[in-house]
Amino acid sequence: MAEVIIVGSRRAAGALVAEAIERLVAAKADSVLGLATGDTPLPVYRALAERVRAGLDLSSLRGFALDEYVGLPVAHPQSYHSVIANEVVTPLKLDPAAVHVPDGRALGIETAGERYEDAILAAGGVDLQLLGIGTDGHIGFNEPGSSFASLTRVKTLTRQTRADNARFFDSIDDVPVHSITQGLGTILRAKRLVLLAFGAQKAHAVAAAVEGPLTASLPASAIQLHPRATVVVDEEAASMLVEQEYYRDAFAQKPTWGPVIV
Ligand SMILES: N[C@@H]1[C@@H](O)[C@H](O)[C@@H](COP(=O)(O)O)O[C@@H]1O
Repeated sequence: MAEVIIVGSRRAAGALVAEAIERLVAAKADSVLGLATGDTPLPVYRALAERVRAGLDLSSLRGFALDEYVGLPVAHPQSYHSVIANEVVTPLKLDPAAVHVPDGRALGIETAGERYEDAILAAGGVDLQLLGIGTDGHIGFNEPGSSFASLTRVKTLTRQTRADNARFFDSIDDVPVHSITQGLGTILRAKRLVLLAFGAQKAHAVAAAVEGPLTASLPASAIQLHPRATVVVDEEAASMLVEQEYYRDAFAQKPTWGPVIV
């Protein structure tokens, strides 16, 4: 079972996870961070950016994004290339050449997944993978039905995901139909997983991912297979978890000889 930490605010979640990343970098400066997009990881990136402004050096940190839209020009403001550049690479002062995003250009798309897998392996794998969760239980863009063994490949987005992401575009019709995403098998190879979720609209997906049966119908349930997975949620996102009391007790009584998270 994943470790579940219920926090009072997004800011507190950001600080907690930024602390874990700082510790990772202190142990290994060129650690590989798995990067998620969407609103959810922003408090982590903001907390890290504050630390960088205060002198933390992340210039050797390497990164791999989870996913990208297919067919969106790289320079489009909502391409994950742009989002990762603006939200992560620039504020954290990372080396742009060391931060990778799957290639969603139509030309060569049939080999893009394999190339991305090779690049992750060549980098020695992901040390800590940040994850958000879709309202339908997707992680990355692994929509319901995705194989637990899947690797980076093209996935068709569900109507629900396109509706959820329409807020970033002029209309739902402008949301691409396809994505290229790390698979559940790729994500499970990361050494640590940290899944964040905030707000009542995520409560069902979080409860199903953490306490529901392992099922490809709820892709995030795959995290139950990972030996070092931590779920950081606010009260609203935690509201449908049955074992909340246990998670609070476990965190309050966490042995002092271990790290705060992961
Ligand atoms: N592909 C991304 C996911 O990586 C993200 O975790 C999820 C939730 O998004 P948000 O954090 O904005 O709620 O949906 C997006 O479509």
